[in-house]
Order: sequence, then C-alpha cells, then structure tokens
Amino acid sequence: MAANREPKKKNDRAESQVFASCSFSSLGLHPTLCNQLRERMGFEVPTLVQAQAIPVILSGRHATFACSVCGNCRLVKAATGTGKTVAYLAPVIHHLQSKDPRVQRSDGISILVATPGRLLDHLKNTSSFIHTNMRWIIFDEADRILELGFGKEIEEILDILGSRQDKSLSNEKAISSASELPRQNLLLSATLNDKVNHLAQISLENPVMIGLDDKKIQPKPSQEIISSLAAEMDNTLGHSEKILSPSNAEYNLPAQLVQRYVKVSCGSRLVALLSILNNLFKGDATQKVVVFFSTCDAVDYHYSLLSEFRWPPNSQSNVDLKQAFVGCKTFRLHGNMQHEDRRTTFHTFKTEKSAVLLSTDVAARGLDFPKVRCIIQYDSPGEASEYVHRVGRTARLGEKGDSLLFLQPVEIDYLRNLEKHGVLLTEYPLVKLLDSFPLYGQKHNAKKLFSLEMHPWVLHLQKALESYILRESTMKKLAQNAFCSWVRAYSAHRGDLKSIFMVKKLHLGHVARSFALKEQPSLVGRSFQNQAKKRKRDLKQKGVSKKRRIGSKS
Ligand SMILES: Nc1ncnc2c1ncn2[C@@H]1O[C@H](COP(=O)(O)OP(=O)(O)OP(=O)(O)O)[C@@H](O)[C@H]1O
Repeated sequence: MAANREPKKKNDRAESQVFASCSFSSLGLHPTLCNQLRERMGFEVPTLVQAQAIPVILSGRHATFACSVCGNCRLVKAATGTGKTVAYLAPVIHHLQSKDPRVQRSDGISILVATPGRLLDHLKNTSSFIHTNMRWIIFDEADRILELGFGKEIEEILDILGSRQDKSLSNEKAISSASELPRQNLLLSATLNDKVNHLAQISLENPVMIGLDDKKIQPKPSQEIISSLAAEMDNTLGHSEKILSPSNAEYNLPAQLVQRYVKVSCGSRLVALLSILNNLFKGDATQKVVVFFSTCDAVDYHYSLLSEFRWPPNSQSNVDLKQAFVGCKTFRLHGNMQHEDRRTTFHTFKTEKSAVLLSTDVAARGLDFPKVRCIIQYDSPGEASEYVHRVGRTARLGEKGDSLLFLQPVEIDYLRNLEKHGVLLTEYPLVKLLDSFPLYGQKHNAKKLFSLEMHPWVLHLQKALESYILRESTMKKLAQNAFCSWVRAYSAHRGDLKSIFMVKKLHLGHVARSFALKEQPSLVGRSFQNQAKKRKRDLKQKGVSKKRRIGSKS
C-alpha cells in the first residue's frame, strides 16, 4: 500500500463507484488518525470496502452489533485495489491510539508482520515472545497462504493462540487478558476458495462478510452505519454457511477493467508480444505495463531481449538511428534476484511514468504500483484466482485498466475455466495489429493468409530476432535456459488444467521459435528429456504416484 501525497479526490472518479460518500470520521475513527489519513496519505474519503469494514471491525463487542452477529470474527472479500489494507489497519491503529494509558515503546511490538512459518517458530521456541495481549490475527491474501501449503502451520498458530473455534477452551482463551476485549480474526482476499472456507470454519465464528453490496453506503453517523450495516448483513447473510456458499467463488473484478485474450500459435508468440508492446508505447508513450511470465529464466531472457534488441535490424543502418524495439524503459522482477535489487526495481518502477515490468508471479499479489495501464499474461496463470490477482495490478482504485491473456489455439478451453468463475474475455484483433506494421516502407495486407506464421510482418520480425539470437552467444544461452524452464513449468500444470495445458500437444520446435531459437537445440531437448526420465524414475523408486513438482517457479 502506498503513501500518496497527491490528494485523491472523490469527484475525479465519480463514476468509478470506488469511494464511499461518507468521511473517515463518520466511521468512528480517532480524529488524529483521520487527520493523518488525509494529510500524510492524501486520503480524503474512505473507499467503499473501508466504509463497510471499518465500523464493523471497530465495533468489537458493540452491543448494537452483537445482537445480529457474533462480534469477534470478520471476513473481508473485495476486488483487487479497493483499499483492503487500510480497511483493517485503520481500526487496529485506532485502537492503539485510543489506549489508555498510551502505548509505550517499552510495551514492545504493537504490530507484527510475519510469515506463518516464522511466526510459528517464535511461538514455539522464543520464550521472550509474549503474546498474551494479542488482539487481532489478520490473514491477508488468505487463499494464497493456504495454497502455499501453510494450512497446518495456521492451524497450529490458532491452537497456540487459543483462537481455534472447535477447541473447547478457545472462547475462554480468545479473550486477550490485558484488554478483556475479544480477539478478532480477519481473513482477507480478493479470491476465496474451499481452503479459505475451511480456515474460516476453524477460525471464525459466524463471520461477517464484508464487500457485498457496496453501493448501499451513505453518509451517516458512525453509530447509524454500524446498526444499518449489521441489519443489512444479517438480512442478507445470516450465517456463515451462507457466506461461504459456492456462489461466492465468483471473483470480484474491477468493473472498469477491459479483459481480452489474444489467440496466437506458439511459434508466433514472441513476435506478437513485441508487436503489441511496440504498439502500446507508440500509442501512448507515458504508460506502465506489466508482463507476467512463468519462470525466472523467461523473465531474464525477455528482459535482455527487450533491453538489447535494436530496430531496424538491417546491419547497414546507421547505428545511431537504431532504437530499442519497444520504446520504454524495461524492468524485471523475480524471486532469484537479490533482495536489494528487487527493492530497487519495485521503487523505481513505482515512480516511473513510462515503463514495462517483466515479472514472475512474485508481483501477482498485493503489490501496488500506481498507474499501471495494462497487464499482459504472456504465460498463462494456471488457477483462475491467480488470473484475478495478476490483472488486479491494473484498474486499481477506479483507474482505467486493460488486460491481455496470451493463449495458443490448443489452450483456448482455458477461457471456459475462467467463465466458470464469471470471468469473461473478448478477443484481441491481432491480425489487424500485425497488418498495421509497415514492411519495407509499404503497408501490407495479409487477408488471404492461411496461418499467422505466414504473415509477412511475423516472418520479417521473427527472422530478425532469430538472426540476432544466433549472433549473440549470451542471448542464445539465455534463450536456451528460458526454453528449458518454460517447458518444465508448462508440464507442471495440475488438476483440470493438465488437460488444457498439455505438454504432449506442444511442438517443441515451435516452442523454440517462441524464444527466437532457429531450431530446437538437440542438447536442450535431450537434457529436458533426460530430466523428465530421471524424474519418472525417481518417482517410481519412491513409489510415489505422479504428482506435481514445480520446484521454485517464481
Ligand atoms: N481512502 C483512500 N483514498 C485514496 N487512496 C486510497 C484509499 N485507500 C487506499 N488507497 C490507495 O489505494 C491503493 C490500493 O490499496 P490496497 O493496496 O490496500 O488495495 P487492496 O484491496 O489490498 O489490493 P490487493 O487485493 O491487490 O492487495 C493504494 O495505492 C492505497 O494507497
């Protein structure tokens, strides 16, 4: 979440329906905190999810509220970029600011941000880690924590903290001893699934679902807001089973987000990507774009290619006249980079006005880059929830945003998968775009094409790219590494997705073309096949059934 000193005015985005028509103070927040939100962060009014969540979280054991729902458990589901962070942090800070006597430095840690593994370790092994006054347990990106396999750790944490609902002692222990106030557990995500459902069941008693009908928030005094929200939620929801019914698996996407897919055969993917990026920055030189890849190697290769590849490629051209093919600064972000490099990239890309960021899923969730205009998913995301989080890096807080998903013709069924979650995409007119590139000073028209690969512009750019990679040995090595890890990642799709992203259906020669490799290098092919054979052998020896093994992708 970013500190933003430019005041964001509600009127600028009247149509976006992101902001509520009430003030922070009317939600019951401490006046000092309201001033800080306005003066230091530039937040004039709350967003809709904040207007819904803040009074509910603030209410704690409030009598008016307690009559309709049990006062100590909350569940927040709202679209990406709607201000969920402040929705839970503001009430926490409000309580810290209102404490009498005031919180002292010597009281220790007031807010602890932790990963499940480290937290559990401290809870078990650090004797000086005192948690008796713990008031809130907040699971941000709850579904991801569980997806990553931290379910057991979370259950243990809840057990140790006495916050698990199915334990006989939990209600007694869940009262924090110093404040005598009930502990609140908050789960947050833009996407909920069965695993979150389970976590909600074991950690939340009659949770309140925040982020339902956002439009009903009107300016009212805080007490009235609390009462009316309580009544509204009670009428709409009633019990937790209803809250977590399967219909809620449908994802909240920003209404103003324009979602498209581009159907392109494997061998023409790279040309399509570069042409689309070139066109985006030609159309508007001041914009930011994020491109998602499946592996660190793929990010490294495309980063070098975008940074180094010059245009026009003709060797007779004056070197000074050659330019980068895509007219903007290029950045990369992935998990194999040094922490400091990642920080620098993050902060620089944040403030850039015109740039493209190439990234793995390390940037798919939670990261808040202002003014990203377009998200390109060059490698498909897998689970639909990951699609939602990736596209959520644009169209934040009511801003405009576009997203583009690359799919090969054999992968087109992935659209059905998204449709099941209420995510609908329209097709991007790729041929029209390719037709617009002048060739040898002439515009061409490829209406009578049999396939995209035969499009004159595709042939022209592909040839230039392949010659470039052939000349540059470092680039060739990067391309080969990227090819290998791309195929590995492709073969690691799981569940239903295995029948859509079938490695058997891939023509490895065409995959090589998508890395501008003239041929599928035999060494690369052999090493991949050897690795696949070895994996199979290992699994057989261990008696393990065929199971997903990605290793670290991002
Ligand atoms: N009331 C407000 N007024 C103006 N800007 C705000 C307000 N609340 C939050 N923001 C800004 O909105 C942006 C998105 O907020 P945040 O990152 O909390 O969204 P989120 O819902 O958690 O998104 P994600 O699901 O992607 O993590 C941030 O830049 C934040 O500073």
